[in-house]
Amino acid sequence: RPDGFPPGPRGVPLLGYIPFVKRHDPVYPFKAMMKLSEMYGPVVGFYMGPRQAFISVCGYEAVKEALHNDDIIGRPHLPAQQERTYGKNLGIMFTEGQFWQEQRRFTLRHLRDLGFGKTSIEDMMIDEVVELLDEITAVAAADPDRVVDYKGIFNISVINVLWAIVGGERYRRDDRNLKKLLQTLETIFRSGNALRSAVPMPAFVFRMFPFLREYFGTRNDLFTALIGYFESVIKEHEETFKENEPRDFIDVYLQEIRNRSDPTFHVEQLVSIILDIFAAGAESVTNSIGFVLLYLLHHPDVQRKMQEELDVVCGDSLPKFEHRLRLPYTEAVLMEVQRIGNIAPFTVPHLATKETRIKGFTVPKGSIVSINIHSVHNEVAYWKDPHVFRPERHLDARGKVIRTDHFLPFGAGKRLCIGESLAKNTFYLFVTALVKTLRFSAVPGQPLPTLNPRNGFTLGYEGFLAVTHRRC
Ligand code: HEM
Repeated sequence: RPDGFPPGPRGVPLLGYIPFVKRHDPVYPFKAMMKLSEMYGPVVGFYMGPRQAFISVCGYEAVKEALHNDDIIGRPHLPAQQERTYGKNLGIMFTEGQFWQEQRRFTLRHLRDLGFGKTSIEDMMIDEVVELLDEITAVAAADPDRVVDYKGIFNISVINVLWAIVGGERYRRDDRNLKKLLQTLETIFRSGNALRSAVPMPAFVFRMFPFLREYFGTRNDLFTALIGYFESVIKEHEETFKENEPRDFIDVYLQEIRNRSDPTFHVEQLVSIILDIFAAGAESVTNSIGFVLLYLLHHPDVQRKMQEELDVVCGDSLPKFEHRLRLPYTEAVLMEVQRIGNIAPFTVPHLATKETRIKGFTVPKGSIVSINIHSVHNEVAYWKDPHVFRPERHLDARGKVIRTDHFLPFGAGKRLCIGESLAKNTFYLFVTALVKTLRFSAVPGQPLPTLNPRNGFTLGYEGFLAVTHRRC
């Protein structure tokens, strides 16, 4: 341990402290890390194996400092991650340096031009919402007790919004190929573990002992199907490509490959960017919507208040972007679910590209830095009663929404989520339409469904049943 290294526990040779993390919380690594920070302070350091320093950062002050430190915006060079993308560091999420900066800037600029975070795609999003509402209504009508199973019901609609921009296509709700791919994605996300997957285990070890993939949460073998699918979509785009007439992000990127002699823009990188966007976008928004309905089942008073506000402000119309500023209570519910549901409890692991400091402690060059968003959303000093679901905490005395950097579901700083604006818009339009149009209640005689999240790289909601009535 170098001078000034953060305090922390000691582990065993080879694996360091990772096998013991479970002692602090058998299920959720983000809670285990918070327990360690109660013992050692906001910045905890230990080793994973003989050489790999691991720094866990908890609490608003330390998290904010880490997220805004430009010497900690690298990503660990994990052989298992490279295995996902042609054996190289490609895409956006797991790349760094100038390559990452240029690819991220290009992707963000063009996704925005194509509609990310723009109200111009509102009609397309509302079409998706209407189809979803129709499906839920039909399922409810087909059951004598109007019970609907909410497992896996939102993901095709959410992917359609994303895919309209990236791949220019809309999937049918019964598309079997897509359903299979989404199922694969779900398996990847749930089988993972944000901490163990950061252990720098050489790729050949996974090839020799495939069962270790499960333990270390790196089911990268499952990415093959997704990669194959994206390659075939890109091939179709190449065959129908028209110079200077881009239909979607794939065309924009293909055009850039043709225009440049620069070898950093190539088809494998395009596939990898799509993989990052698809993986990050599908699960996260779908689970956020699911958690809202779960919390509303547990808090019928909140559901009623939201419906009253939506009825007064939107009248007979489905909620639209123009209504948003006049829906502070609804906004507060969305924020409270994101705070307490916390679908991304950690950021993606960061890497220190130079020796640096957090809260005065030395962070050696090459350290993996694990930044705990859950700890910020649950800090008693700021939120007072973080375990209580209370949307009003996001409203001031005049009923206006409080904006605070203690609320950071998308991270902050240079690695801020690139899908933030699209995710917020999709989340808002879907949830408001669902709650305005339908009424959800618990199934009589059955216990309320669990609010405990399903573990994984992100947190997922447990599938649940709800009695569903159409309100309008
Ligand atoms: C509710 C939905 C979402 C949440 C809560 C969320 C949260 C996050 C968080 C916490 C990070 C890590 C930031 C860091 O490492 O410091 C991240 C990164 C990222 N997100 Fe999201 N995200 C959401 C939706 C999306 C969507 C819809 C997309 C699709 C474009 C997306 C694409 C990405 C990408 C590509 C990164 C990596 C950025 C980079 O490394 O430069 N996310 N997200």
